[in-house]
Amino acid sequence: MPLRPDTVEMLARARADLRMGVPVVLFNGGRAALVLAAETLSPERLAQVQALEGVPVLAITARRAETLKTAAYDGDLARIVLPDDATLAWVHGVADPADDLKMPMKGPFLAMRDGAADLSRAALQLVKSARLLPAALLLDVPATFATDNNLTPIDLTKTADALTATSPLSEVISARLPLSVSEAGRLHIFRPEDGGEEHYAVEIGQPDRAKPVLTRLHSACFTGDLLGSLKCDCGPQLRAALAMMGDEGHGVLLYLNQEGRGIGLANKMRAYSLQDQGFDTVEANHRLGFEDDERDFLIGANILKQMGFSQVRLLTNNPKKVEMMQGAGLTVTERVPLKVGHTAHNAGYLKTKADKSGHLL
Ligand SMILES: Nc1nc2c(ncn2[C@@H]2O[C@H](COP(=O)(O)OP(=O)(O)OP(=O)(O)O)[C@@H](O)[C@H]2O)c(=O)[nH]1
Ligand SMILES: [Zn+2]
Repeated sequence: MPLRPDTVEMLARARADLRMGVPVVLFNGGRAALVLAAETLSPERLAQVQALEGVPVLAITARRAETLKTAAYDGDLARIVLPDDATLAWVHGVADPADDLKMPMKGPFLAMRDGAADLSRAALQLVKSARLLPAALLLDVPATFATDNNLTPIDLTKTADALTATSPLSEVISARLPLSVSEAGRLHIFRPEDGGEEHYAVEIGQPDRAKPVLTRLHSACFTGDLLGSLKCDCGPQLRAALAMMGDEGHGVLLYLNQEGRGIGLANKMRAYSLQDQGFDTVEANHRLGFEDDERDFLIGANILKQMGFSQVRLLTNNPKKVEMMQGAGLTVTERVPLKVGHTAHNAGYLKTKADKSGHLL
């Protein structure tokens, strides 16, 4: 392997840059665009972009555009022309719904209809995968711009697939971990090749690989799993799943670091803040510019296959998880309901999930 970073490694570098507010440059064919994440944009860098030649655009998802009542001419996204006098507060106001209710009259916005949206689309995928608000400032620049300014260049002709693909994972280590539910516990650590977060598998007992294994795909919920939040049912689900595996003597619990249905804890807290303003869990995600569920469910399936499992009895109330597992080539012999932790605080949340996301109550 050459010493030069490959496309996947360049993407990881670009994510780190964007999280720190450093621009990156996206290329496609003969075009190049300077990209900055709206969330981490500084006033100095905004001023520098405004001093360059050309018209900067702020790319937002169609979900965010819907809330801002602006047309998404590109289908899944809108490219809003940055007004000449735009301030950092203007950029943040478009990207972040926190003060939508206080300032309902944002706009009017001028959305671009002409020109290709591929660079904007890739920029949004990149900032989303960096767990930032899905909004990016773009400006067309000459091809030499990345080299001249020592910025990370991303060539979409080589990386477009890697931007959306599920990264392969490999097991780093596993060790015995006696648990209160079973002394025969073992924790496996899986690391993705794209520099993303590690995921964990808790194996209880020694499940027979030739038989369906009692399985839980648990998405990380810091607030519910660790803090005992009453807003969701995650903590009780986590503990009930482990207890069932302990009772049966075997099972596998995957603890997937996809906090907030894949939007990250900071964005989940933004969603909670919107929920305090009266929006439900799905509406809050949409106002932020995200889909209801941004998780990559293939990660769990890949880990199970690597561990040698092909048949599962899946502990879930979410029919989409069952579909995904089957789509990924695993046989779900049974869906085992997991109804615990219902409180007065999370009744509305659970009802919304049943009404809008198809969960079985
Ligand atoms: N974005 C967002 N994420 C949330 C919210 N409440 C909980 N979560 C996250 O949702 C994930 C849990 O997903 P759920 O939809 O409860 O459950 P599920 O895993 O899809 O389905 P089950 O298998 O039936 O539990 C965790 O990653 C939580 O952090 C919320 O209001 N907004
Ligand atoms: Zn939760």
